Amino acid sequence: MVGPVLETEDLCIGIERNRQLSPVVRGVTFSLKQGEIFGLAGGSGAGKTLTACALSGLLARPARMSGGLIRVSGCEIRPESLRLWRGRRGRAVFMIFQDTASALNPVLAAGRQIREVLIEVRGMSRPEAMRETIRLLRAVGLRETHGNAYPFQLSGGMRQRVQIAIALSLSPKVIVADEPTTGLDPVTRTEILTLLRNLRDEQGISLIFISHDLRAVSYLADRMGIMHKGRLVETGTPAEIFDAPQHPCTKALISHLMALEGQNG
Ligand SMILES: Nc1ncnc2c1ncn2[C@@H]1O[C@H](COP(=O)(O)OP(=O)(O)OP(=O)(O)O)[C@@H](O)[C@H]1O
Repeated sequence: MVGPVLETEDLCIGIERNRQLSPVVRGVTFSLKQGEIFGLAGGSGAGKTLTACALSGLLARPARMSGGLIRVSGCEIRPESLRLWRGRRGRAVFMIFQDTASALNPVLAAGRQIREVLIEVRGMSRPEAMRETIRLLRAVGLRETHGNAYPFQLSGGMRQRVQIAIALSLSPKVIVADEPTTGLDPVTRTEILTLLRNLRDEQGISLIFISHDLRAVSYLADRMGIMHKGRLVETGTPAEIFDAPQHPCTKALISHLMALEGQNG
């Protein structure tokens, strides 16, 4: 049997304040299979983004991994071996952010940002990279001409598609998408979620999808986890979580969602 593409065991993250480490993520254990979408939901401050950053090797001071391990791409990352991980991170786990404005380079055309990754990281020749850039733009639902546009000339949804194309250009083992649809209008949000699902169905990408939007997570994920106060308090399929929530926090999130959806008709 093929093992998980990524797993964490007892992952702990702390925030350093006045030389003291306060725990903020505690004992998070989960695994992701090849071609699976795992959703991570939970309220504000639950520790979702810090977990995502740890998986992508992007934790920065004052936050640091303080315990447990992450296994990905044949690497076992522990707090004492983080340095090793930094050199390999983008190729193994790529993180997509909500804020495309800071994730994309504002002074480079979208296509060029994809092409440079292909040339510099994948070692492609220029003509090869140009062909692959066009293929990737189309794969994320953009046209070749969108490649000539600068980020500010594109809508939020289009910029998110460019970020996804850059992620695909690296062929990472896992893509971690942290609130990729927050701030987008409902139609664009659904389009981006559908794009991610199609990419999984067609290309077998493995995805960790993070959102406080329980409905979006349940729409996209094969399995999901609920984070609360730094702990992963419950995991299951969306149907299991919705039909028989166990943890009081999960129950509260679901009733809040139902109340909201009731109000909106
Ligand atoms: N750079 C930082 N400095 C100090 N505290 C931080 C820092 N980053 C995160 N924290 C704290 O760690 C906890 C977890 O934060 P995290 O951003 O992971 O939560 P989250 O679940 O992603 O929340 P949200 O949905 O609001 O983004 C919070 O209490 C937050 O205040």
